[in-house]
Amino acid sequence: MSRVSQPWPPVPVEPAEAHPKAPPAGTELGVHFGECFGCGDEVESGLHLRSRVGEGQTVHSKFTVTAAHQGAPGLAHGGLLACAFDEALGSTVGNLLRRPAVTGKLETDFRRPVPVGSTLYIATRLDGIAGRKIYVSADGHLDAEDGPIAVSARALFVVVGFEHFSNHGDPQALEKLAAAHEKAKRAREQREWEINP
Ligand SMILES: CCCCCCCCCC(=O)SCCNC(=O)CCNC(=O)[C@H](O)C(C)(C)COP(=O)(O)OP(=O)(O)OC[C@H]1O[C@@H](n2cnc3c(N)ncnc32)[C@H](O)[C@@H]1OP(=O)(O)O
Repeated sequence: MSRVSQPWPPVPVEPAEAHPKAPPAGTELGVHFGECFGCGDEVESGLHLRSRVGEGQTVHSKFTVTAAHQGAPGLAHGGLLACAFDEALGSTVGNLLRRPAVTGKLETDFRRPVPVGSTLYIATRLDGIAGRKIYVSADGHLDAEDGPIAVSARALFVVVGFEHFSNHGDPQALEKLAAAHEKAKRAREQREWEINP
């Protein structure tokens, strides 16, 4: 069976320039929300995906498949792999563009099985912007940054206002998130002060 790819991005786009305050290449990106299934450290069976900013408009993420992520015996569930890409792509959009955006469409190509115990290295790039629409894609390499591609994904993220989260989300969880961000900001300012008072 041949894989027929539609043109990508599907509409004319402007280049996606990183926000002036985007973290520079080499930055390890933290957990954006402790209860996030994709990256949160409070979710025992979650993916615990970790990400680092790369050169250009790229982010490099990785996660290790555990028994909690199985579909067929000994193999990762495709839906969980899609979740890992949603997280990696969303983290790239959020951190590099610093605009609130949600996944509108997520397309995955599963090329090879991903066994329990293997680590998926996900390389994500920003492909372009058209108004509120942000196009982003990624390849997931098996067991090494240059390993064989097991899964690829392409997504459309749509920029939303912060009211998207306050209107539809859990206000208590949002308060917890805001408090965690404030604590992280104070710790960062303290570190900067210690380096350069
Ligand atoms: C640092 C942060 C790290 C964060 C990492 C977390 C990553 C996880 C990210 C997620 O999983 S987010 C959760 C999953 N997504 C959602 O729950 C979104 C649910 N959908 C919506 O809320 C709305 O449908 C949406 C905000 C996406 C769009 O609704 P709107 O009413 O605001 O906009 P509209 O429907 O007019 O769409 C805006 C444009 O996008 C286009 N569009 C939207 N959905 C589309 C779609 N599915 N396919 C193609 N195009 C689509 C739409 O055609 C239109 O194009 P034009 O501007 O050219 O007219």
